[in-house]
Amino acid sequence: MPMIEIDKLTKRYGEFVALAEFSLEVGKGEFVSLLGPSGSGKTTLLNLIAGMTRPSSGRIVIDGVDVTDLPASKRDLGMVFQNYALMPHMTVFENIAFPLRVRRVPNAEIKRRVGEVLDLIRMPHVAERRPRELSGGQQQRISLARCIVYRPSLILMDEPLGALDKKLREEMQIEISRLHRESGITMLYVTHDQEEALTMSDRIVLMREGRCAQVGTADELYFNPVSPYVADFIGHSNQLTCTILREEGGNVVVGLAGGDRRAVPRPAFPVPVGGKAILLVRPESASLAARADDHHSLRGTLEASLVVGSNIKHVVRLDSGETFLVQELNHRLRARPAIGSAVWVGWSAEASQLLSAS
Ligand SMILES: Nc1ncnc2c1ncn2[C@@H]1O[C@H](COP(=O)(O)OP(=O)(O)OP(=O)(O)O)[C@@H](O)[C@H]1O
Repeated sequence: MPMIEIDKLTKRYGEFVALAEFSLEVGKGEFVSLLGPSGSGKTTLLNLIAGMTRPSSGRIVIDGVDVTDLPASKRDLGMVFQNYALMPHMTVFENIAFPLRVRRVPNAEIKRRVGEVLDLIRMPHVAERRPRELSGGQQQRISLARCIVYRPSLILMDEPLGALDKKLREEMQIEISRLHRESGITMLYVTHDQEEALTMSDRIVLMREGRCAQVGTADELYFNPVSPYVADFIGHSNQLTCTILREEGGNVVVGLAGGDRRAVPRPAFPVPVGGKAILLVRPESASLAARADDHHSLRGTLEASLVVGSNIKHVVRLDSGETFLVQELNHRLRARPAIGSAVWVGWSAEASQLLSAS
């Protein structure tokens, strides 16, 4: 049985549809991220699951129980927000103990369980401190501990690391992943940071305007995006408009602006001859040459070569006017074409992919 079943959930604010017939299943113990740009409906979905807002239509089932009409307090789940929401006048111990006191857990057991979670977050020495005596990262660990302590079946997190600087964020990402693994609690995590979603999640739900653009593992979203939107959102991508010319074995041959022809693995969607599609090539799958050859046949002008340590990123303006990125390893001895010179880009058929233009 899944931990969360969301069935055709819709939320309207007047005429505006913040979430549109959204369906999703989350398995027990899974870590799922909701990723998407600002306004795509991530927080709306989280608040609906938490019971803080009511849906316009649709159904939410948590651990086999239809909670659509249950108030937030009757749903067995924990929430972690960006602003920690710790109680400033209480010690760390009392903050973590609070959900247990509300549930009338006996004192001796409270002491034991708070001690356990302080060990779990590796902060056994801060029990008597007040939240203001802790750093942002430490406070966020305490709010996580306060959730874990009453062992909810599900924890919802809304940009919990949004207020922390980059280094601390990365440490906390590892920390949250560890807590997820060790506690086995199902976690649903809202972020607009793709790196965060890609590194932490079992699966990612990429949202767009209140709908699901794609759901899958980090690899599925990166290597098999279903649309130009997904390809563009996850990592860098070159997207060239092309025309379907013919089928050839397992490939289709497409024509690019400027007359170049390329073979691409046949996609799952229909590709009528003469129709338009988008050819996707990731920058690290492409290479650059100073002369045309069998492999490098698409011509352009080198606009910039940006060295980032072990990597080099070439920005090429194709003769068609489109920009094309090539990312290669930065070899110590290899001569680089001069900026402003003519260059040719290429890639192997298997490294490219067709996306539906519509
Ligand atoms: N109470 C409300 N009344 C009217 N519109 C709302 C309300 N709450 C949210 N919205 C709208 O619904 C849309 C989705 O908002 P939501 O907060 O879910 O997006 P989000 O993906 O979480 O964005 P962010 O990353 O900025 O938090 C937005 O366009 C927002 O303006």
